[in-house]
Amino acid sequence: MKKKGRGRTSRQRRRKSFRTSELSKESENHKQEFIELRKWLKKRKFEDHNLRPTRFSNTGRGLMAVKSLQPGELIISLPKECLLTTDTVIRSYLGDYITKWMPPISPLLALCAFLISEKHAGNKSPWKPYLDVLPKAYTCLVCLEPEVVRLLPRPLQMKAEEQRMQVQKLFISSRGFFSSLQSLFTEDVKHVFHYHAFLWAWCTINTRTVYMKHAQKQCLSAEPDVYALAPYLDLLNHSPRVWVEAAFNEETCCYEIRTTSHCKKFEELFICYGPHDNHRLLLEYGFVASNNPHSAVYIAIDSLVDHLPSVDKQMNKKISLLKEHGFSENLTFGWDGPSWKLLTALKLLCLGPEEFTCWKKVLLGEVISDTNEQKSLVLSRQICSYFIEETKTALHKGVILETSARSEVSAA
Ligand SMILES: C[S@@+](CC[C@H](N)C(=O)[O-])C[C@H]1O[C@@H](n2cnc3c(N)ncnc32)[C@H](O)[C@@H]1O
Repeated sequence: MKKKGRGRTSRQRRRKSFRTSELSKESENHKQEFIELRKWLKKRKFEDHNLRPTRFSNTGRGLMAVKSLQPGELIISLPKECLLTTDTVIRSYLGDYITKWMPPISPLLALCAFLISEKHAGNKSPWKPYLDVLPKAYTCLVCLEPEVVRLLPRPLQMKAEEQRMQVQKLFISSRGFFSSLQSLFTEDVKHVFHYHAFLWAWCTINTRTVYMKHAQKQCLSAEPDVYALAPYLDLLNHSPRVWVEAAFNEETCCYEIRTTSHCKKFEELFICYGPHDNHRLLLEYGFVASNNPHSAVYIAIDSLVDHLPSVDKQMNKKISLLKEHGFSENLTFGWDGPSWKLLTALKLLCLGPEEFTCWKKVLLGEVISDTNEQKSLVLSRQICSYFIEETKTALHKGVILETSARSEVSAA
Protein backbone atom coordinates (compact mmCIF):
# COMPACT_ATOMS: atom_id res chain seq x y z
CA MET A 1 0.00 0.00 0.00
CA LYS A 2 1.21 3.44 -0.90
CA LYS A 3 2.17 5.48 2.17
CA LYS A 4 -0.14 8.45 2.79
CA GLY A 5 1.25 11.88 1.89
CA ARG A 6 4.46 10.60 0.29
CA GLY A 7 3.38 10.66 -3.37
CA ARG A 8 3.99 13.21 -6.12
CA THR A 9 0.48 14.72 -5.86
CA SER A 10 0.77 15.38 -2.16
CA ARG A 11 4.27 16.80 -2.66
CA GLN A 12 2.86 19.15 -5.30
CA ARG A 13 -0.04 20.05 -2.99
CA ARG A 14 2.39 20.79 -0.17
CA ARG A 15 4.55 22.98 -2.42
CA LYS A 16 1.43 24.83 -3.54
CA SER A 17 0.28 25.37 0.05
CA PHE A 18 3.60 27.03 0.95
CA ARG A 19 2.94 29.52 -1.83
CA THR A 20 -0.50 30.48 -0.54
CA SER A 21 0.57 31.26 3.03
CA GLU A 22 1.03 34.90 4.08
CA LEU A 23 4.76 35.03 3.29
CA SER A 24 5.16 32.72 0.35
CA LYS A 25 7.76 29.97 0.29
CA GLU A 26 8.68 27.43 -2.32
CA SER A 27 10.62 24.25 -1.72
CA GLU A 28 13.92 23.91 -3.60
CA ASN A 29 14.46 20.36 -2.39
CA HIS A 30 13.47 18.79 -5.72
CA LYS A 31 15.95 20.89 -7.73
CA GLN A 32 18.71 18.88 -9.40
CA GLU A 33 21.46 20.85 -7.63
CA PHE A 34 20.04 19.93 -4.21
CA ILE A 35 19.50 16.29 -5.21
CA GLU A 36 23.20 16.16 -6.16
CA LEU A 37 24.23 17.98 -2.98
CA ARG A 38 22.26 15.53 -0.80
CA LYS A 39 23.94 12.54 -2.53
CA TRP A 40 27.36 14.16 -2.00
CA LEU A 41 26.61 14.84 1.68
CA LYS A 42 25.30 11.30 2.19
CA LYS A 43 28.61 9.88 0.96
CA ARG A 44 30.23 12.01 3.68
CA LYS A 45 27.87 10.57 6.31
CA PHE A 46 25.47 13.49 6.53
CA GLU A 47 21.71 13.21 6.24
CA ASP A 48 19.22 15.84 7.29
CA HIS A 49 15.74 15.07 8.62
CA ASN A 50 14.94 18.47 10.15
CA LEU A 51 15.35 21.00 7.38
CA ARG A 52 14.56 21.59 3.71
CA PRO A 53 16.05 24.09 1.24
CA THR A 54 13.30 26.60 0.52
CA ARG A 55 12.95 29.99 -1.16
CA PHE A 56 11.19 32.51 1.10
CA SER A 57 9.58 35.68 -0.24
CA ASN A 58 11.17 37.86 2.46
CA THR A 59 14.64 36.38 2.97
CA GLY A 60 15.44 34.48 -0.23
CA ARG A 61 16.87 30.96 -0.16
CA GLY A 62 17.13 29.43 3.31
CA LEU A 63 16.25 26.33 5.33
CA MET A 64 12.74 25.49 6.51
CA ALA A 65 11.99 23.28 9.52
CA VAL A 66 10.02 20.19 8.44
CA LYS A 67 9.06 19.51 12.04
CA SER A 68 8.71 21.63 15.11
CA LEU A 69 12.11 22.17 16.76
CA GLN A 70 12.47 22.57 20.51
CA PRO A 71 14.93 24.82 22.38
CA GLY A 72 18.15 22.93 23.05
CA GLU A 73 17.58 20.51 20.15
CA LEU A 74 20.51 19.63 17.92
CA ILE A 75 19.33 20.86 14.53
CA ILE A 76 22.30 20.11 12.37
CA SER A 77 25.49 18.11 12.85
CA LEU A 78 27.81 18.27 9.86
CA PRO A 79 30.71 15.77 9.83
CA LYS A 80 34.26 17.06 9.44
CA GLU A 81 34.49 15.34 6.01
CA CYS A 82 31.98 17.85 4.65
CA LEU A 83 33.86 20.95 5.83
CA LEU A 84 36.16 22.92 3.58
CA THR A 85 39.00 24.41 5.63
CA THR A 86 42.69 25.23 5.17
CA ASP A 87 43.36 21.54 6.08
CA THR A 88 41.44 20.59 2.92
CA VAL A 89 43.49 23.06 0.88
CA ILE A 90 46.87 21.98 2.26
CA ARG A 91 46.02 18.30 1.67
CA SER A 92 45.08 19.10 -1.95
CA TYR A 93 47.23 19.57 -5.09
CA LEU A 94 47.71 23.20 -3.95
CA GLY A 95 49.48 22.09 -0.75
CA ASP A 96 53.00 21.79 -2.25
CA TYR A 97 52.73 25.13 -4.00
CA ILE A 98 51.54 26.85 -0.81
CA THR A 99 54.30 25.26 1.29
CA LYS A 100 56.98 26.42 -1.18
CA TRP A 101 55.69 29.98 -1.55
CA MET A 102 57.48 32.69 0.44
CA PRO A 103 56.39 34.75 2.32
CA PRO A 104 53.58 32.41 3.38
CA ILE A 105 50.13 33.26 2.07
CA SER A 106 47.23 33.95 4.47
CA PRO A 107 44.60 31.29 5.34
CA LEU A 108 42.03 33.48 3.56
CA LEU A 109 44.07 33.55 0.35
CA ALA A 110 44.63 29.79 0.50
CA LEU A 111 40.85 29.26 0.63
CA CYS A 112 40.22 31.80 -2.16
CA ALA A 113 42.80 30.09 -4.42
CA PHE A 114 41.22 26.67 -3.76
CA LEU A 115 37.68 27.88 -4.49
CA ILE A 116 38.74 29.57 -7.75
CA SER A 117 40.70 26.54 -8.87
CA GLU A 118 37.91 24.06 -8.03
CA LYS A 119 35.27 26.23 -9.68
CA HIS A 120 37.49 26.36 -12.77
CA ALA A 121 37.80 22.53 -12.74
CA GLY A 122 34.01 22.31 -13.30
CA ASN A 123 32.83 18.69 -13.67
CA LYS A 124 36.22 17.38 -12.57
CA SER A 125 35.98 18.99 -9.12
CA PRO A 126 35.00 16.68 -6.24
CA TRP A 127 33.40 19.79 -4.70
CA LYS A 128 31.14 20.40 -7.72
CA PRO A 129 27.82 19.58 -5.96
CA TYR A 130 28.68 22.19 -3.32
CA LEU A 131 30.03 24.77 -5.78
CA ASP A 132 26.85 24.41 -7.86
CA VAL A 133 24.61 25.62 -5.03
CA LEU A 134 26.79 28.62 -4.19
CA PRO A 135 25.49 32.00 -5.39
CA LYS A 136 26.85 33.03 -8.77
CA ALA A 137 27.06 36.68 -7.66
CA TYR A 138 26.94 38.58 -4.40
CA THR A 139 25.36 41.80 -3.18
CA CYS A 140 28.08 42.80 -0.66
CA LEU A 141 29.05 46.45 -1.09
CA VAL A 142 32.37 45.54 -2.68
CA CYS A 143 30.40 44.11 -5.63
CA LEU A 144 28.09 47.07 -6.19
CA GLU A 145 28.42 49.71 -8.91
CA PRO A 146 29.89 53.06 -7.67
CA GLU A 147 26.64 54.87 -8.60
CA VAL A 148 24.72 52.58 -6.21
CA VAL A 149 27.32 52.93 -3.41
CA ARG A 150 27.05 56.74 -3.76
CA LEU A 151 23.39 56.52 -2.64
CA LEU A 152 24.41 55.08 0.73
CA PRO A 153 24.92 57.13 3.90
CA ARG A 154 28.38 58.73 3.91
CA PRO A 155 29.92 56.68 6.77
CA LEU A 156 28.87 53.49 4.97
CA GLN A 157 30.26 54.77 1.65
CA MET A 158 33.59 55.26 3.39
CA LYS A 159 33.56 51.74 4.82
CA ALA A 160 32.60 50.35 1.40
CA GLU A 161 35.52 52.20 -0.21
CA GLU A 162 37.91 50.88 2.48
CA GLN A 163 36.67 47.33 1.86
CA ARG A 164 37.01 47.67 -1.92
CA MET A 165 40.59 48.88 -1.57
CA GLN A 166 41.43 46.07 0.86
CA VAL A 167 40.10 43.41 -1.56
CA GLN A 168 41.86 44.96 -4.57
CA LYS A 169 45.12 45.21 -2.62
CA LEU A 170 44.90 41.56 -1.62
CA PHE A 171 44.23 40.56 -5.23
CA ILE A 172 47.16 42.58 -6.60
CA SER A 173 49.56 41.29 -3.94
CA SER A 174 48.45 37.68 -4.66
CA ARG A 175 49.31 37.74 -8.40
CA GLY A 176 52.80 36.38 -7.76
CA PHE A 177 51.42 33.37 -5.89
CA PHE A 178 48.79 32.74 -8.58
CA SER A 179 51.54 32.78 -11.25
CA SER A 180 53.42 30.10 -9.28
CA LEU A 181 50.44 27.76 -9.95
CA GLN A 182 50.86 27.97 -13.76
CA SER A 183 52.05 24.35 -14.13
CA LEU A 184 48.65 23.14 -12.82
CA PHE A 185 46.77 24.76 -15.71
CA THR A 186 46.85 24.51 -19.48
CA GLU A 187 45.63 28.10 -19.91
CA ASP A 188 47.28 31.28 -18.68
CA VAL A 189 46.66 31.59 -14.90
CA LYS A 190 45.68 35.22 -15.49
CA HIS A 191 42.53 33.85 -17.14
CA VAL A 192 41.77 31.58 -14.19
CA PHE A 193 42.64 33.83 -11.24
CA HIS A 194 41.15 37.07 -12.58
CA TYR A 195 39.65 39.78 -10.37
CA HIS A 196 36.04 38.69 -10.96
CA ALA A 197 36.82 35.12 -9.85
CA PHE A 198 38.77 36.43 -6.86
CA LEU A 199 35.89 38.71 -5.80
CA TRP A 200 33.46 35.78 -6.02
CA ALA A 201 35.74 33.59 -3.86
CA TRP A 202 36.36 36.40 -1.35
CA CYS A 203 32.61 37.07 -1.00
CA THR A 204 31.89 33.34 -0.67
CA ILE A 205 34.26 33.18 2.29
CA ASN A 206 33.15 36.48 3.78
CA THR A 207 29.44 35.71 3.68
CA ARG A 208 29.33 31.94 4.23
CA THR A 209 32.09 30.66 6.50
CA VAL A 210 31.44 29.58 10.06
CA TYR A 211 33.91 30.33 12.83
CA MET A 212 36.26 27.40 13.45
CA LYS A 213 39.65 27.99 15.02
CA HIS A 214 42.54 25.96 13.57
CA ALA A 215 46.06 25.63 14.93
CA GLN A 216 48.50 27.86 13.07
CA LYS A 217 50.21 26.14 10.14
CA GLN A 218 53.83 26.87 9.32
CA CYS A 219 53.12 27.07 5.62
CA LEU A 220 50.52 29.82 6.17
CA SER A 221 50.94 33.36 7.54
CA ALA A 222 50.11 34.12 11.18
CA GLU A 223 46.75 35.74 10.34
CA PRO A 224 43.87 34.02 12.18
CA ASP A 225 42.82 30.73 10.61
CA VAL A 226 39.20 30.70 11.71
CA TYR A 227 37.24 29.76 8.61
CA ALA A 228 35.24 26.71 7.61
CA LEU A 229 32.91 26.47 4.64
CA ALA A 230 30.06 24.27 5.77
CA PRO A 231 27.99 22.98 2.81
CA TYR A 232 24.22 22.93 3.41
CA LEU A 233 24.57 24.43 6.91
CA ASP A 234 25.55 27.65 5.13
CA LEU A 235 22.02 27.89 3.73
CA LEU A 236 20.85 29.18 7.10
CA ASN A 237 19.85 32.83 7.00
CA HIS A 238 20.34 35.40 9.75
CA SER A 239 17.89 36.78 12.23
CA PRO A 240 19.00 39.26 14.89
CA ARG A 241 16.28 37.95 17.19
CA VAL A 242 17.38 34.32 17.58
CA TRP A 243 20.28 32.80 19.42
CA VAL A 244 21.92 29.47 18.63
CA GLU A 245 24.89 27.56 19.94
CA ALA A 246 27.26 26.73 17.11
CA ALA A 247 30.69 25.11 17.36
CA PHE A 248 32.83 22.22 16.20
CA ASN A 249 32.40 19.31 18.61
CA GLU A 250 35.78 17.59 19.05
CA GLU A 251 34.11 14.43 20.42
CA THR A 252 31.66 13.85 17.58
CA CYS A 253 33.98 15.51 14.99
CA CYS A 254 30.97 17.41 13.67
CA TYR A 255 30.12 21.08 13.35
CA GLU A 256 26.95 21.34 15.42
CA ILE A 257 24.18 23.88 15.77
CA ARG A 258 21.67 23.82 18.61
CA THR A 259 18.67 26.16 18.79
CA THR A 260 17.95 27.99 21.99
CA SER A 261 14.49 28.98 20.80
CA HIS A 262 11.45 27.18 19.45
CA CYS A 263 10.97 26.94 15.67
CA LYS A 264 7.53 25.99 14.32
CA LYS A 265 7.04 23.35 11.64
CA PHE A 266 7.20 24.83 8.11
CA GLU A 267 8.83 28.06 9.31
CA GLU A 268 12.27 29.28 8.31
CA LEU A 269 14.98 28.34 10.76
CA PHE A 270 17.42 31.17 11.40
CA ILE A 271 20.75 31.49 13.08
CA CYS A 272 22.35 34.71 14.28
CA TYR A 273 25.55 35.86 12.53
CA GLY A 274 26.26 38.23 15.43
CA PRO A 275 24.80 41.38 17.01
CA HIS A 276 25.39 43.34 13.78
CA ASP A 277 23.70 46.62 12.85
CA ASN A 278 22.34 47.01 9.32
CA HIS A 279 25.44 48.88 8.06
CA ARG A 280 27.60 45.91 9.00
CA LEU A 281 25.12 43.41 7.52
CA LEU A 282 25.00 45.33 4.24
CA LEU A 283 28.75 45.78 4.08
CA GLU A 284 29.73 42.21 4.93
CA TYR A 285 26.71 40.13 3.90
CA GLY A 286 24.85 42.25 1.34
CA PHE A 287 21.45 42.50 3.05
CA VAL A 288 19.67 44.34 5.85
CA ALA A 289 17.43 42.84 8.54
CA SER A 290 14.04 44.46 9.12
CA ASN A 291 13.32 45.55 12.71
CA ASN A 292 16.94 44.94 13.61
CA PRO A 293 17.28 45.72 17.35
CA HIS A 294 20.96 46.54 16.74
CA SER A 295 20.16 49.08 14.04
CA ALA A 296 22.02 52.34 14.22
CA VAL A 297 22.31 55.34 11.92
CA TYR A 298 25.92 56.57 11.83
CA ILE A 299 26.47 60.30 11.60
CA ALA A 300 29.75 61.67 10.25
CA ILE A 301 31.10 64.61 12.24
CA ASP A 302 31.20 66.78 9.09
CA SER A 303 27.47 66.37 8.62
CA LEU A 304 26.86 67.53 12.22
CA VAL A 305 28.75 70.71 11.45
CA ASP A 306 26.56 71.31 8.36
CA HIS A 307 23.63 71.85 10.75
CA LEU A 308 25.40 74.38 12.99
CA PRO A 309 25.62 78.17 12.55
CA SER A 310 28.65 78.97 10.39
CA VAL A 311 29.39 82.08 12.50
CA ASP A 312 30.71 80.08 15.48
CA LYS A 313 34.35 81.21 15.76
CA GLN A 314 35.19 78.31 18.08
CA MET A 315 33.92 75.66 15.67
CA ASN A 316 37.35 74.49 14.45
CA LYS A 317 38.63 74.19 18.03
CA LYS A 318 35.47 72.29 19.05
CA ILE A 319 35.93 69.80 16.20
CA SER A 320 39.60 69.27 17.08
CA LEU A 321 38.61 68.60 20.71
CA LEU A 322 36.01 66.05 19.63
CA LYS A 323 38.55 64.32 17.36
CA GLU A 324 41.28 64.34 20.03
CA HIS A 325 38.98 62.79 22.63
CA GLY A 326 37.50 60.05 20.43
CA PHE A 327 34.12 61.77 19.92
CA SER A 328 34.28 61.97 16.14
CA GLU A 329 33.48 58.33 15.29
CA ASN A 330 30.61 55.96 15.98
CA LEU A 331 28.15 58.79 16.56
CA THR A 332 24.78 57.11 16.13
CA PHE A 333 21.00 57.32 16.35
CA GLY A 334 19.44 54.09 17.64
CA TRP A 335 15.81 53.05 18.16
CA ASP A 336 15.77 55.11 21.38
CA GLY A 337 17.24 58.31 19.89
CA PRO A 338 20.75 59.76 19.83
CA SER A 339 23.47 57.73 21.55
CA TRP A 340 25.16 59.24 24.60
CA LYS A 341 28.27 59.85 22.49
CA LEU A 342 26.35 61.71 19.76
CA LEU A 343 24.44 63.82 22.28
CA THR A 344 27.66 64.68 24.14
CA ALA A 345 29.32 65.73 20.86
CA LEU A 346 26.27 67.90 20.08
CA LYS A 347 26.40 69.47 23.56
CA LEU A 348 30.01 70.44 23.03
CA LEU A 349 29.27 71.84 19.58
CA CYS A 350 26.35 73.86 21.02
CA LEU A 351 28.36 75.52 23.81
CA GLY A 352 27.97 79.31 23.73
CA PRO A 353 31.15 81.47 23.65
CA GLU A 354 30.84 82.14 27.40
CA GLU A 355 30.47 78.39 28.16
CA PHE A 356 33.32 77.17 25.98
CA THR A 357 35.81 76.80 28.87
CA CYS A 358 33.52 74.04 30.27
CA TRP A 359 34.16 71.68 27.32
CA LYS A 360 35.93 69.11 29.52
CA LYS A 361 32.93 68.88 31.85
CA VAL A 362 30.68 68.25 28.83
CA LEU A 363 32.83 65.32 27.74
CA LEU A 364 32.62 63.95 31.30
CA GLY A 365 28.81 64.04 31.09
CA GLU A 366 28.06 67.09 33.23
CA VAL A 367 25.12 69.42 32.50
CA ILE A 368 26.39 72.92 31.69
CA SER A 369 23.14 74.87 31.31
CA ASP A 370 19.47 74.41 30.42
CA THR A 371 20.10 76.36 27.22
CA ASN A 372 22.89 74.01 26.17
CA GLU A 373 20.69 70.95 26.93
CA GLN A 374 17.78 72.39 24.93
CA LYS A 375 19.93 73.51 21.97
CA SER A 376 21.57 70.10 21.62
CA LEU A 377 18.21 68.26 21.77
CA VAL A 378 16.66 70.56 19.15
CA LEU A 379 19.72 70.08 16.95
CA SER A 380 19.54 66.32 17.40
CA ARG A 381 15.89 66.36 16.25
CA GLN A 382 16.76 68.55 13.25
CA ILE A 383 19.59 66.22 12.20
CA CYS A 384 17.36 63.18 12.62
CA SER A 385 14.63 64.71 10.37
CA TYR A 386 17.26 65.68 7.82
CA PHE A 387 18.56 62.09 7.64
CA ILE A 388 15.05 60.66 7.31
CA GLU A 389 14.45 62.95 4.32
CA GLU A 390 17.88 62.15 2.83
CA THR A 391 17.17 58.41 3.14
CA LYS A 392 13.78 58.81 1.41
CA THR A 393 15.48 60.64 -1.48
CA ALA A 394 18.22 57.99 -1.75
CA LEU A 395 15.63 55.20 -1.74
CA HIS A 396 13.70 56.98 -4.48
CA LYS A 397 16.89 57.33 -6.58
CA GLY A 398 17.63 53.64 -5.90
CA VAL A 399 14.21 52.69 -7.27
CA ILE A 400 14.86 54.81 -10.41
CA LEU A 401 18.27 53.14 -10.92
CA GLU A 402 16.74 49.69 -10.48
CA THR A 403 13.89 50.44 -12.88
CA SER A 404 16.25 51.74 -15.58
CA ALA A 405 18.58 48.74 -15.08
CA ARG A 406 15.58 46.40 -15.49
CA SER A 407 14.38 48.13 -18.66
CA GLU A 408 17.93 47.96 -20.09
CA VAL A 409 17.95 44.20 -19.41
CA SER A 410 14.55 43.63 -21.03
CA ALA A 411 15.48 45.81 -24.03
CA ALA A 412 18.72 43.84 -24.56
C1 LIG B 1 25.25 32.00 4.88
S1 LIG B 1 24.40 32.57 3.51
C2 LIG B 1 22.76 32.06 3.84
C3 LIG B 1 22.12 31.34 2.66
C4 LIG B 1 21.85 32.16 1.43
N1 LIG B 1 20.58 32.84 1.56
C5 LIG B 1 21.86 31.30 0.17
O1 LIG B 1 20.91 31.37 -0.61
O2 LIG B 1 22.82 30.61 -0.07
C6 LIG B 1 24.42 34.28 3.86
C7 LIG B 1 23.74 35.14 2.82
O3 LIG B 1 22.33 34.92 2.84
C8 LIG B 1 21.62 36.14 2.68
N2 LIG B 1 20.85 36.37 3.94
C9 LIG B 1 21.10 35.88 5.16
N3 LIG B 1 20.17 36.24 6.05
C10 LIG B 1 19.28 36.99 5.37
C11 LIG B 1 18.07 37.67 5.74
N4 LIG B 1 17.60 37.64 6.96
N5 LIG B 1 17.42 38.35 4.77
C12 LIG B 1 17.89 38.39 3.50
N6 LIG B 1 19.02 37.78 3.08
C13 LIG B 1 19.71 37.08 4.01
C14 LIG B 1 22.66 37.22 2.44
O4 LIG B 1 22.84 37.35 1.04
C15 LIG B 1 23.91 36.62 3.06
O5 LIG B 1 25.10 37.09 2.47
